[in-house]
Amino acid sequence: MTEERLSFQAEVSRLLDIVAHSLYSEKEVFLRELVSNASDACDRLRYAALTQPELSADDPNLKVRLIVDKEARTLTVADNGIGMNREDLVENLGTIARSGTAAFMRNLKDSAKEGDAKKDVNLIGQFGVGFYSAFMVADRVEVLTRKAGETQGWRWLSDGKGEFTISDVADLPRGTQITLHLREGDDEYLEEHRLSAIVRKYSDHIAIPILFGDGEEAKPLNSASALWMRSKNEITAEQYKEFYHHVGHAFDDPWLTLHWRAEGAIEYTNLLFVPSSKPFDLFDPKRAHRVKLYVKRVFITDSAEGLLPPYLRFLRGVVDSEDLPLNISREMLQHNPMLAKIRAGITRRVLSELGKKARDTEKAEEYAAFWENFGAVLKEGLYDDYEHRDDLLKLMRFRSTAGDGLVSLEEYLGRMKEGQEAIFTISGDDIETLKRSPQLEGFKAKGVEVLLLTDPVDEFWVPSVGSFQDKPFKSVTRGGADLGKIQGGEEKPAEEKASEGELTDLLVLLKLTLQDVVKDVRPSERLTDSAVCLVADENDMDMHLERLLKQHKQLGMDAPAAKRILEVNPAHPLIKRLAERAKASGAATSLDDAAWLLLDQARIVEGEALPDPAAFARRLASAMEKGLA
Ligand SMILES: Nc1ncnc2c1ncn2[C@@H]1O[C@H](COP(=O)(O)OP(=O)(O)OP(=O)(O)O)[C@@H](O)[C@H]1O
Repeated sequence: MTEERLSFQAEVSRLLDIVAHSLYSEKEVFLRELVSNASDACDRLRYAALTQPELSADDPNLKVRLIVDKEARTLTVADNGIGMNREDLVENLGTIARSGTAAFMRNLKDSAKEGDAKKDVNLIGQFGVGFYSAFMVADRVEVLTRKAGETQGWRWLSDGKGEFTISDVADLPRGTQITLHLREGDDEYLEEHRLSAIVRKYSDHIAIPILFGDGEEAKPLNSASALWMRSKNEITAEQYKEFYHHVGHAFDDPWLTLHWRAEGAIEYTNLLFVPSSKPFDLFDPKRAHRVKLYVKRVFITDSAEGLLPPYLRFLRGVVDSEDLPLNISREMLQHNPMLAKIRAGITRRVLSELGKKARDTEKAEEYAAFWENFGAVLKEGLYDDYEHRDDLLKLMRFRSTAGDGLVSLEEYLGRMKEGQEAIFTISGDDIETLKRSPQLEGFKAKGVEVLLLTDPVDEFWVPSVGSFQDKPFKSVTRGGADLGKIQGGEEKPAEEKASEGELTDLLVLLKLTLQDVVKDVRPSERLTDSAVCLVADENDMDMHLERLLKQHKQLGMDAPAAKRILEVNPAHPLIKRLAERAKASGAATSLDDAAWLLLDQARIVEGEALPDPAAFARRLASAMEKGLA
């Protein structure tokens, strides 16, 4: 027997450190993790055996066994599943298998420096520590394992302090046996009644038998039938929750549990969950879902492309089909017309259930929590899935200038002012900055509500959808404001504004000075307090979208920006004074600095970087100096 000593990946060492100092208040969850892995290993073997029956032929009854040795003070969790070879062992039990957890551990290291560690330690619960949770109750863990179809067995051993050893072992049965040498004070995990209670609490839904003991004497601890095949009234909320944790690798409560059976031309059973917190990889560019596909109780894959539309990728759970062929390869699945039918059925049902939640005004807060988590993902459906666009539009919620809560599009329409013909929007990176946008001033003065859009995806669905109930979406930072036609609010008395005639000279001068950088200079309808703002021309790209594309390198950083329109507020004292000055002879030179300062001001408020900050500072200093003179 040759023994090799290896080090854990740095993130694992750190994780083990946290685990050993008891991450969870309830240490018993270690058993849930090990049983869950054992059952996954059996699922994987069952799938592999569909095409290679010899893999499980010698020992076909898949099961998990809990074996205690009171004298040695050990607890063993054994399965006859797929097993691991040397490579698997190093990869799976030496590194962090799940990329989300690994990334989280790396972040954890950084923020620990900032003294934020405590909060993060609580957070890690969301990501799960899986196998490593064994070290909460054990000071030494031994894994004996042999992979199905291979003859060589392996022993993995570690005290969880930075290193592990791997050696080859002859004559191991197929599958994995994990033996925990229990820590002082953790003897309760040697007691049958205690283990039985933990299994019933967390693992009753596991579809294969979990047995206490060995051989003839072994006693079943769980019901060992697929939870999703049981009838709803036999399943408690607690059982649903535990199943969700198992199947979704999740640690939160499900926000919504949907369990139904589709009958008719095709038959399938679904047990799907909407999480109550955001999964780590929600915005991964692959947009992959994680719902597990079973065929007649046999696990096939958790990455069946086409089983769900990408905008429902936050769902967790299982779909079990009665009609798909058992020997279907994962690759063939994608093109199977049955899968498209299942997807259509699931989409319809999920959207209809979400619709019910959205309409339940008494539970608006509950829906708002869902919306905060997954709204941005659902919005992708507005341009991905034309067929369900109307249903999706009813699920939409927005922040708006009308208050702190969320509004639906229907509510917005109900609050439109007389003469208002569009649904006004403004987009940017965060709500607070948006609320202070000068472009909103005129709308606020007239009491016209504006939707505040902060999800990058908003830039794509809004133009694609175009309108809601015949009212077009219109950005307040673009084109004419149309405010003149809208009734309401308090108009500023006419004499306060400089007339167009009075402004003419100023506008001409500003245009002349800024002609290379702005498209036009014109009096504004939308400003009441600020002196100036920038807007996009009717057919140009929205200013926020342009910034966003540059940030995401979809548009070269040096790509020429579309020229904007500078709007000036005819009622602002500064503009009125400048208008007077513009009439004087030689004004062109004296107003040159003012023109650039006005433009830079508008850029700053817009959140844009100034192309020449030094020139701005010089002009500002000079203007202040003159003011003080
Ligand atoms: N009993 C087992 N049989 C075969 N492989 C196993 C077994 N236990 C663990 N593994 C392998 O080790 C990997 C890591 O397990 P671990 O529990 O740390 O993470 P996970 O199961 O992927 O995620 P989770 O955090 O949800 O448990 C598993 O993905 C699996 O490949």
